[in-house]
Amino acid sequence: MRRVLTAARMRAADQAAEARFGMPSPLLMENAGRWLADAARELGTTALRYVVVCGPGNNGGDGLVAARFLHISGLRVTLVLVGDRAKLTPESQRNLHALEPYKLQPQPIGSVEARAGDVVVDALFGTGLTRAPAGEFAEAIQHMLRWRAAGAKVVAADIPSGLHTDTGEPFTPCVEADITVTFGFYKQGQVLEPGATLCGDLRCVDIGIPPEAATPQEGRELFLLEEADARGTIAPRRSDTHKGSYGHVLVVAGSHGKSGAAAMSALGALRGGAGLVTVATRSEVVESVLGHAPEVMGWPLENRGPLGMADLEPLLEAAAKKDVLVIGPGIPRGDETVKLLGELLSRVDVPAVLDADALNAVATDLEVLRRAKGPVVLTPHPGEMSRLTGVPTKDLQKARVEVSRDFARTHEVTLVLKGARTLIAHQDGTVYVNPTGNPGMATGGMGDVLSGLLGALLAQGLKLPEAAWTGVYAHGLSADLMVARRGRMGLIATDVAKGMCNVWTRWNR
Ligand SMILES: NC(=O)C1=CN([C@@H]2O[C@H](COP(=O)(O)OP(=O)(O)OC[C@H]3O[C@@H](n4cnc5c(N)ncnc54)[C@H](O)[C@@H]3O)[C@@H](O)[C@H]2O)[C@@H](O)CC1
Ligand SMILES: [K+]
Repeated sequence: MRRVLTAARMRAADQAAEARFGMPSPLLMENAGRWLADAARELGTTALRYVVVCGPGNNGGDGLVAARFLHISGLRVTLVLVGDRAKLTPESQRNLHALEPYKLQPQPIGSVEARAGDVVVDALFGTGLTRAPAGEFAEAIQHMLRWRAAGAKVVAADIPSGLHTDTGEPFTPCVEADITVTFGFYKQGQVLEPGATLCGDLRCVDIGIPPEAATPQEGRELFLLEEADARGTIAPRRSDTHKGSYGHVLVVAGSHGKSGAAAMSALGALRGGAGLVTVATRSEVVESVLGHAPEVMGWPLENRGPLGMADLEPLLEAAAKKDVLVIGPGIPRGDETVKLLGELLSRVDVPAVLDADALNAVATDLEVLRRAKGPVVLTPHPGEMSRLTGVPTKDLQKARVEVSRDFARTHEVTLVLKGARTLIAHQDGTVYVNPTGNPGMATGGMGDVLSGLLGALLAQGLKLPEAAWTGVYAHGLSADLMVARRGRMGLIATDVAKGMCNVWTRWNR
């Protein structure tokens, strides 16, 4: 798990590195520039040209150091300096001066051309960018975009110039990088989309800032998940276990025309390793749900129409001796559904995963969440999240971290906000970013499988938020492994359920 910082916290960490750990800024810059040169070298071969584009701040200073290392190792370097030379930071001045013995003079960008095979080092702006680049800065970015379109490779110093360090939203224009070498810590804008895509291959390198230099911020931390985190929460199975050891999931899902949603959620639970899975659903669809997976047991709900208070007793009966409830995929929703959910959750003390129409029901009365006896996980996609919060989807997508964190804290739940770079926000304010998954998953049923999978992990005794981020990571990894063999376009949700076996094999579980 890697800590992810905002620009302000990164600045504070830089300062602490000097003040508390004796690592002055020029030394950090020297290390940064050296890593940058290494990454640039990796992209090119000795026959080619390296164009290093430096801006007015310390990001430009990193570029100047990289230019020196590239030149010293015998490579052809063209240096570009954008902005007023007199306004360079003292560290950058020093590094510009250090290039004089090599006669490495800055060239006007208009006289430079980078082609296929060349490598461009983008050191125009880093974490200090505060507004849209304009004038000569915008022009320099346009040049870099053109060079990349012509086949040159781009290595960004710290962050692609033009990308907002905190939001992950690009200003216009913004550099698109093949590799981004970031210094000390990951930054928020690099791990959220569209920033993550603009960064290309993102690498965080150690420039001598110790982890302790970033002071913890209780209730506001952001972490990037890594595979070892997810793998580590699931213990290998002991040989003296039986189906009772792995929990019983009750899936409340499905309706006429949507029996598949219940089946996919149940499949997610089965492939997620649950010992037993029961689906409670309207009588008329029980058999068709079971037809998809003979391993599943059915619990017919005899009433008709939308789920309402008349279903309370049958559901309480169904929930007895179950370890977790998964509620929502394809349920028939009506006016009373929210009341039913409120009653059910207030009387059952096991964890509950709420998805799909259970979320739309709860959105009409969020007090239901506070009444829940057991821990609750919500798994909205942005449209459902918009209904839960009243925040328009477009605005929500620009503040995913903040909106999910606020919701999880306020309603004391674990919130999984789906979409590229799914977020898992826990009620203590910690947010986790999931790096797995791919656009092949943009197809119906993926969420149903996820809800079942989360249920299975909770049934096996994982706690929150671990169960949530483990499930989200594994779900995306299953899709990534499938897509590596079969491509994106044809991926369907049941593939991801089946593909869970590839994840468990990979993790030796
Ligand atoms: N101790 C440190 O602070 C270290 C900083 N490092 C590098 O320094 C970077 C941060 O340096 P800075 O804070 O100097 O910031 P930047 O180098 O990102 O650039 C900001 C500079 O550009 C100006 N600026 C901001 N937006 C602009 C716009 N739209 N148009 C024109 N000018 C604009 C600012 O006024 C400032 O002078 C990091 O990203 C990293 O690359 C590394 O050298 C490691 C050590
Ligand atoms: K940059």
